[in-house]
Amino acid sequence: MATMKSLIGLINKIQRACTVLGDHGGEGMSLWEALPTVAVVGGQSSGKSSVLESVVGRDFLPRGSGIVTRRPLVLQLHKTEDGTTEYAEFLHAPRKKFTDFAAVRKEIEDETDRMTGKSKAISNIPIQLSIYSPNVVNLTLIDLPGLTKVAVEGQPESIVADIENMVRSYVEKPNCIILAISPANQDIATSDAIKLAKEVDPTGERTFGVATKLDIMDKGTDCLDVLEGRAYRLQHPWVGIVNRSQADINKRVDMIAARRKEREYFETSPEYGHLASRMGSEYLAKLLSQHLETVIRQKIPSIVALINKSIDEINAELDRIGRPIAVDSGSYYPERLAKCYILHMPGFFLTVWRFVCRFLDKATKEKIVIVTEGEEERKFKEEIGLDALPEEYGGRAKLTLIQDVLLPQTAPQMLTTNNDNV
Ligand SMILES: Nc1nc2c(ncn2[C@@H]2O[C@H](COP(=O)(O)OP(=O)(O)OP(=O)(O)O)[C@@H](O)[C@H]2O)c(=O)[nH]1
Repeated sequence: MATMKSLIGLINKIQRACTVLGDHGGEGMSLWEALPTVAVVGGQSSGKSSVLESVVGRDFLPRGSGIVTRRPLVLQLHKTEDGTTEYAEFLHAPRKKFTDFAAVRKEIEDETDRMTGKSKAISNIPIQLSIYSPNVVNLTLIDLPGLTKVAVEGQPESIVADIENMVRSYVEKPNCIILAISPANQDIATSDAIKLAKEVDPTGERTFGVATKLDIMDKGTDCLDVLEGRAYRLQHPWVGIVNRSQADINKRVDMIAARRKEREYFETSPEYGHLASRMGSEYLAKLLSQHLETVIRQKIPSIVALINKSIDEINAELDRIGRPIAVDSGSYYPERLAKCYILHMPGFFLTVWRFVCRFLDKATKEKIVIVTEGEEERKFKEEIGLDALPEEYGGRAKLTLIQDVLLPQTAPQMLTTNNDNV
């Protein structure tokens, strides 16, 4: 389990590095596209935000009428030890910890507007949000704008096609797991999510069907044909969900109460009681996390091959144009306390390090790392915290403290060099 946890953590790190480097898919073969992801797809008001919030167990997504999600939101969930405080962190504001989830919502709105202006336009540049909590499973989900049929006031006519194209650009990638949200109180045959999923994944091997709003289906009807896989057969089982209704949201029913209500709904339901253990948002979160781990494990060799290819290309380019001189150690006065470590890296970790690291030198198995005390040191340790990689990928990275050192005030917060160069 610890191994699996670190695999999802590893992919999260590479994904963050891609965003920083401006790789979010598009032309050509990119690393971003090689990473397995779960994209949440559905028509407007199908219950996408509700499902995501339920999986996280927190209210944090912008709500409102019209198209609210206007940039992809890459949501990385990290499970922490029981009893630790929940917090959120955005990649665009890395040093700020949000413990107030209303402020997270506000930041998503502001960051969306920063890219799109106050217009209701959309942008395909993702916002990256990490949530650290004891109440989540390790999982990465991408929330996409809701598929819509008509433009609203202030939006260009092209918005309908623009959204579909953006969503399609995610779900058509063979590495994308599609979480297709369909409201059960409408005919699932006409569900936008299922229509699109069938187009890009006709065999259904990448699609997880989710039926929301089971509680407000017309009297005398039920969703058993879908949930038992007779109506729309996918390779993975359908999951039924009961989210908070608008009235619940208005009454500020919290997530814990909503999850409990959902569990009770299935356990006591005459129609769905026999499926209770395979229904609900908590089950969905676990199912997705397990599936994502399995897919990541299968994809690791091809991801490593792609990283190596990119590094070779970048190194060839650097050899052509010349490498920057990183530090002129003679010109500074020593002022900050730093730690000097030897980092020993196994093969697989080495490859990832070379990609994520800010210094694209020729990495060897051992590096000297000097890192300033405090936040930078914490981040660095977190970055190399892949201490449970499977043996076949080289096992643990080891870090040995050599001594305390003083670093010049103006020097970078972290310096690395290959051990054999020292
Ligand atoms: N009763 C009930 N209401 C639900 C359920 N799921 C969602 N709703 C309600 O349906 C409305 C739309 O839900 P959202 O989660 O905002 O849907 P969305 O797909 O994110 O909507 P957009 O972002 O506008 O596209 C809200 O008022 C929810 O309270 C459900 O399972 N049962």
